[in-house]
Amino acid sequence: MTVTTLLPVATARQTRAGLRDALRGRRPALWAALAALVLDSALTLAGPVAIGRITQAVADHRGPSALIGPVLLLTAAAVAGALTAWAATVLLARVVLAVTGRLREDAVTSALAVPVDAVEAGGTGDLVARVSGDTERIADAASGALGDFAAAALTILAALAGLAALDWRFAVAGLLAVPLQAHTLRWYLRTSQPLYAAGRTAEGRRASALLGAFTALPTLRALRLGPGRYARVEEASEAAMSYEFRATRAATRFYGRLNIAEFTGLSAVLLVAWALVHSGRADVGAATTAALFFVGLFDPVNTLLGTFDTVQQATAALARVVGVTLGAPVSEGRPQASPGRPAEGIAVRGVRHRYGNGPDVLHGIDLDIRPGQRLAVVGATGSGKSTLATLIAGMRAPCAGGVTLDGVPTAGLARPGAPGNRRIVLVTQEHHLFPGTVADNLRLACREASDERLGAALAVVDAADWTAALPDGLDTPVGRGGIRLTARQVQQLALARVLLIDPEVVVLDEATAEAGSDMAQSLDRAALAVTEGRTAVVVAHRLSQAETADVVVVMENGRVVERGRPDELRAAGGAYARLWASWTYGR
Ligand SMILES: Nc1ncnc2c1ncn2[C@@H]1O[C@H](COP(=O)(O)OP(=O)(O)OP(=O)(O)O)[C@@H](O)[C@H]1O
Repeated sequence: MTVTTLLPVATARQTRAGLRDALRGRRPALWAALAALVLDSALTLAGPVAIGRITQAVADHRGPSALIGPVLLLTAAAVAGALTAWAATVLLARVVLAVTGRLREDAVTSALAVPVDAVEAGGTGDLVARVSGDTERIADAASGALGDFAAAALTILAALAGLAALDWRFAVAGLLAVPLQAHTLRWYLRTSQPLYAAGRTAEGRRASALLGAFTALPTLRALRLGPGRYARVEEASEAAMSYEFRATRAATRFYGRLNIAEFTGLSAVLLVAWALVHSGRADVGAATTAALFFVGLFDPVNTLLGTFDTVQQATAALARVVGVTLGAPVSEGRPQASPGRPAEGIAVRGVRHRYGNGPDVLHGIDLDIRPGQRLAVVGATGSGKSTLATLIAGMRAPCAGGVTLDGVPTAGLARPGAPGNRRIVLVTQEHHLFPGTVADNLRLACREASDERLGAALAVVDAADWTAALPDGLDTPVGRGGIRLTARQVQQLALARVLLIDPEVVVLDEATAEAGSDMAQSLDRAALAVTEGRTAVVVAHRLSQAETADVVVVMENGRVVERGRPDELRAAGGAYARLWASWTYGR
């Protein structure tokens, strides 16, 4: 079975740094929320104090007027508590929404910037699981557990201070529960932390297996490969479920042990209360207040320890989300330019490449493409043309050597947001039509382009007629849920997008049409028009595309074996001439 290498997971330090970054500019609101929580926790003490006083008044057989003070205290504490709780909730929600929003944005931006190789190695499902499921988990935990956790911790501190204020022996009795709780928590963290981390990874694998199966559905059906693939999905699902089951079992045992700790602490407080009242060191009212303080600890202690669960899951998720931003490093080393040569245009120097642990598929390529030059790459299937095209466009970083545009590594230029990001674009054989109208599909390249500019771009790529004939012209929905377009039409839209981006360099690796067909001629014309006035690298799947190039390079088994003008190469009788002869044979 092949082992899939997932994207990196951030270390604890990297995760903390990611969180600090997301909190930027939100600290004042966070402190204000904490202050409101402190006040709210202090006010929870008013209830037991008032009830203690009422109990004492009854024990002393005092009249109804003795109840006025405690009742007023209860009322004031209830009103003030409601106000502080409201303020804390609103302030925390503001911080949490802003921080989770920033984390999600960073994750999506980074996900789009993850180098192609890293996505291929990890599986798209893992990436999707991180930017959707994991960010969701963080947002849920932050909006619920974070406030509960802070409020519970402060309420516990307030209750312990209250117990100590009544009599230090009450506080000591209450603290007897702490070793049991600490032991329970330590056991739980040790057991559940690895379970959650492994569980999230198993979920990532399940998402990868599912997405892989859905993406390949037509092939699976055609080749009757469904049962095999189904077994893999089932295996991944069972692994994810088994982690969930083990985590639930650990949580149940955790709460059971906490109940034992509560029983121990309460018994000790009641025993101390009995002894103090019996010896005349405390009255019944103080004993009642102490017992209520301790009972009031049950919920916050359970919340505090229980939210560790959610906080842990969110921490595991946060480490995976921050991991996306770490990605695989993009090579930014200085180009190895040949001495004495200006690094103008594209320089490919000593480029070697392999996929994963496979053999080298490019064995040291050196090329210079001058500004405005049109270079065609030809060669048999598997000779390395597409690999070279993606390296030149910066979609992958080469394993050795470098590719630069005017001295800047193209792998750096390809990162979203990098300065000069739009200087170079790649049009591949994958035709993707985005859900939306024709105009939406074009404006992905240039949001503010006018209808006239869209029309002009479509005219250059030979697509003006059919787009004008659509029911709503450019506003016609196409693709899923709209009008189905042919492969040629989708390819024309892709080429029109290049015109709207208006890059200096265009790399074309598209092989949609059978040579000689109307479609091939139309696409060749469109591609030629798009490369007009730009530096162009064209992977020529049809030799007709190579004939219009300034320079042709012929590749064989990952090496450039010939280069020159197309007419010169035809006359030279070498590799290109042989390719040309077999291509034109019978044509
Ligand atoms: N993503 C990949 N993972 C592993 N190996 C790959 C990958 N892409 C290409 N290869 C291998 O690299 C070698 C060069 O492939 P490449 O696609 O660059 O050749 P090509 O000349 O463009 O072929 P074609 O004309 O069929 O597109 C081939 O042996 C191919 O099997």
